[in-house]
Amino acid sequence: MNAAPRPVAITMGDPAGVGPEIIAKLFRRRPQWASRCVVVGDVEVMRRAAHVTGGRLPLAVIERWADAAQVPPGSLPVLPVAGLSAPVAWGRVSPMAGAAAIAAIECAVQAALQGDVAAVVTAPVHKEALHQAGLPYPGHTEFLQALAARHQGCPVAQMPVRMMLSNDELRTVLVSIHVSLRTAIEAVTLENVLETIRITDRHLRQVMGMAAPRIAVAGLNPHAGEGGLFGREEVDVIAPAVAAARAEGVDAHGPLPPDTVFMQARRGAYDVVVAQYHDQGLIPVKYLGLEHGVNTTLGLPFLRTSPDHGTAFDLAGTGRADPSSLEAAVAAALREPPLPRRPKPD
Ligand SMILES: NC(=O)C1=CN([C@@H]2O[C@H](COP(=O)(O)OP(=O)(O)OC[C@H]3O[C@@H](n4cnc5c(N)ncnc54)[C@H](O)[C@@H]3O)[C@@H](O)[C@H]2O)C=CC1
Ligand SMILES: NCC(=O)COP(=O)(O)O
Repeated sequence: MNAAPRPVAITMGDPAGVGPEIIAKLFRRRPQWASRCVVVGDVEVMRRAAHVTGGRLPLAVIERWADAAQVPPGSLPVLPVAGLSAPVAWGRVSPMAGAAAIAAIECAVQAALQGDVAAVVTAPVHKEALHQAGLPYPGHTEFLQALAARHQGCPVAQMPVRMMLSNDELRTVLVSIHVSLRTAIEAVTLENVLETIRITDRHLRQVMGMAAPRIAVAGLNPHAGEGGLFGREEVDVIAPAVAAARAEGVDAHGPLPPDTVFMQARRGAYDVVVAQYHDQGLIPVKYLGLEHGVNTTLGLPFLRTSPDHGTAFDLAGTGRADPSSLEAAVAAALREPPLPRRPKPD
């Protein structure tokens, strides 16, 4: 008899944000995913989320990952972790909420590293809450990198990771992530840009099955520096990184003007854009619709995806948050074909 496939772990996110309720809405929309995915988190948080999203959604509390396959369709499967000692207010930064979110992430990542789950999907966390709870990492990406490096017994520098944001029109991978713009500019080094191109190429080939991904590399400065008139990073750093990548057989192009490279990629000229800093890459993808984007961490020893949005404290507890980005993230983790677009809600 064939063993059931390993489930995908979905962390509940910050209990004060929209994470738990978009998870509840996801399982209403996708009742059959109840035996393929398991929510890791606080049972009462998930019960509250089921309640605010309306209608019947019974919780199926399981103790072992292997029990996931027996969860009936139409329920909300939860593997409990140490959670909240009291309910938290919706939409407020709280160290207790941050600590509960951290516990869920740690549990899911350990399961992935031990091979108990096939992938991890993370619901949004509030970065100030993580900080108030004492986490020394700004977001999931850096935290997951640290957990994975510790598991493999290597320094984090030997496990470089990058953030990719994608939808059905664009993909972008960032040279730096959660740092100030000043620090991000300093991070535009030959080593970092080249490593980003390499990680991107490897992911698109090995995970996404592309034979020869076409990688556009954005410049840092207006018009990619205009031949050095508006800054020298393109001449001194980015062009040599692209040349080094090409010498390794990577189909890298650039540096290209950042204001038009995304338009070119969207028209099909490139498979992915390497962006020099967080907002350069994330604005074009999010602008195409928050509900379609998926955040993927490249370079980890397991697959991790996430919706592209945050905790949306302004919507938390209303039941109005859209679960579509989470749905796309879970579909990617289940390695299902990309989802067709849904009509925009009124
Ligand atoms: N993967 C993660 O854990 C992420 C966490 N964050 C964190 O979330 C916190 C809040 O970040 P913000 O910049 O306010 O961005 P946000 O994405 O939480 O909210 C931005 C805007 O988008 C709307 N929005 C977000 N998700 C939505 C949904 N599912 N349906 C409908 N509307 C939605 C919000 O109502 C708000 O108007 C921050 O601490 C940030 O660092 C941000 C992005 C990703
Ligand atoms: N802007 C993306 C974001 O903040 C998500 O970060 P992470 O928690 O996935 O590292």
